[in-house]
Amino acid sequence: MTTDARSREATQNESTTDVVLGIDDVAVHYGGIKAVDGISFDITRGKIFGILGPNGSGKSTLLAAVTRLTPLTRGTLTFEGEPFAKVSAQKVAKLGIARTFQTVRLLPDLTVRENVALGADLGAEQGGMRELLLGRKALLNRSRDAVAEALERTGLTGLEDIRPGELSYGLQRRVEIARAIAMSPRLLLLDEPTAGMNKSEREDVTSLLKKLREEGLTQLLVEHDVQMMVDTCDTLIAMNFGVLIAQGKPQDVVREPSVQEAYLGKRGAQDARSQ
Ligand SMILES: Nc1ncnc2c1ncn2[C@@H]1O[C@H](COP(=O)(O)OP(=O)(O)OP(=O)(O)O)[C@@H](O)[C@H]1O
Repeated sequence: MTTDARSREATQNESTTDVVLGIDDVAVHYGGIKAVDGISFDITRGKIFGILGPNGSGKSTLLAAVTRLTPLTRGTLTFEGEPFAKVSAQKVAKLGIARTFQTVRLLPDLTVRENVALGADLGAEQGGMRELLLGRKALLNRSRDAVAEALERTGLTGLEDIRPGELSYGLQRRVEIARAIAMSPRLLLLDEPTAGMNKSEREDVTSLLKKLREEGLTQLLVEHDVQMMVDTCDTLIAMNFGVLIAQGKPQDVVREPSVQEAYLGKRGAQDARSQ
């Protein structure tokens, strides 16, 4: 059976369950570059779904397709059963999809509370930036409850009045997760949330994502850290050159020879074998 057929069989077995995000034969080509070329999978409610792959394998392009920043060359996207490939990037948040980025994108002159409030406001309606320019007070009044809840869920209570520059890198990334959560999403996309972190910060993020899963939040996680993916994800896919090369339980996927060859290299292969 081909990898694609296996992945379809795996996702069909989940078809009677609650699928939050459905991706079917999605391709994104940039001229002759097939950044993503025929990816299909479903993400079930309340699970953490991971995408692993070497640099340039198409992970970020796939996230950009889901957040509608990149047009599809072909394929379909469904959110809770509704097609959304034609929805604009500005309206994706309204659907219930939030994301964090590879690099910290906090506004340095705003406090933690105000940064998180931007997410709460975007979740309530579009135009958060405009509101911000019109006046911080109105912004804060509208989104106070969502902000307090997001800060509490991410363990940031007590740091509300601090500016991002005074926080450790790990806490700054946590604020970004809080900002996304303040949008009350039903799907959270996390693009390399542990990039640049030390071991204990990475473990903190793993614990946070698991806690959010316990609270029912469905997550799509893109990461390079193999151990973190094994520790965190319910299902893992591996990509290479824009195509899916393996899908299944994380510990099985990282042991697949094609994945070891494409991504893990000699050292990673030894690590995976020793698990
Ligand atoms: N806007 C673009 N125009 C042309 N080619 C692009 C564009 N964006 C990405 N690519 C190419 O598409 C391929 C996939 O890139 P992508 O950034 O999605 O990979 P990735 O797996 O996210 O990599 P990384 O782990 O380094 O972030 C690469 O060959 C990249 O050079």
